[in-house]
Amino acid sequence: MSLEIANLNAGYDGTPILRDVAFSVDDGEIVGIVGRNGVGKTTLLKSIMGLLEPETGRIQYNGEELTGRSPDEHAKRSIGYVPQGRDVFPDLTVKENLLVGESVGDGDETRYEQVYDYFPILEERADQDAGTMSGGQQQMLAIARALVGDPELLLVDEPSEGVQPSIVQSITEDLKQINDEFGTTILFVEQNLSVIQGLAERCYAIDHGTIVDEITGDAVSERDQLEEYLVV
Ligand SMILES: Nc1ncnc2c1ncn2[C@@H]1O[C@H](COP(=O)(O)OP(=O)(O)OP(=O)(O)O)[C@@H](O)[C@H]1O
Repeated sequence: MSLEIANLNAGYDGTPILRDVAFSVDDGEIVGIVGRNGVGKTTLLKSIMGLLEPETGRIQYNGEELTGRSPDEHAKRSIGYVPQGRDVFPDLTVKENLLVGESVGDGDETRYEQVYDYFPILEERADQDAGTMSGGQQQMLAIARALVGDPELLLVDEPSEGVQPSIVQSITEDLKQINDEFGTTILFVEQNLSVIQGLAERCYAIDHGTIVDEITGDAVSERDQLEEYLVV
């Protein structure tokens, strides 16, 4: 797996949001995109997933150009997406939500057992409507829905949002373990310091639609350095 982004400019109705974004992610890495509200983190993930067409730029995945391809085509290339606010189908059951995820992947039944191992609550609540579950459980479902498609790259948009702190910690650990066990490369966006420090091997800081810093190694565990890009 390799992801290389160069000269990416994207926005909405002619209003530029992302400006000349360039970075890369290597196989098996966990990389965080960190930054305050409204700096363009979601816009970046949507552009990578094909949900928003960039104005200019290259998004190369395993050497192949992704720009201009639909989200479905991304999914067929083993890119999983966990959207901001989870976006599970509230009127479908947990199991039905997972079936939607499976339909974009290669449909391997053993994936269910694996995701239920990670998130036993989803097996217990397989027949419950997703909309009746807590924010944290819905977040687990959104991650599980992406996982049944057997992604080699997982894009995760603010896993901590609307999730109570004790569950945030467990979701952070789950994502780390998924990377460890399956070798899934993870690119996530966050502004929650404990998620960033618990998960990221390195980070890119984004401000006003531009990557302004790369934080690597021990610096990821230094609160001050990260807070500079998170706290107003
Ligand atoms: N569909 C849209 N149409 C027009 N403008 C939008 C749209 N979505 C987002 N924006 C604007 O683009 C900018 C970047 O938003 P984006 O959601 O990418 O930021 P973010 O860093 O993910 O923030 P947050 O953490 O609040 O989700 C913001 O000014 C936002 O108002």
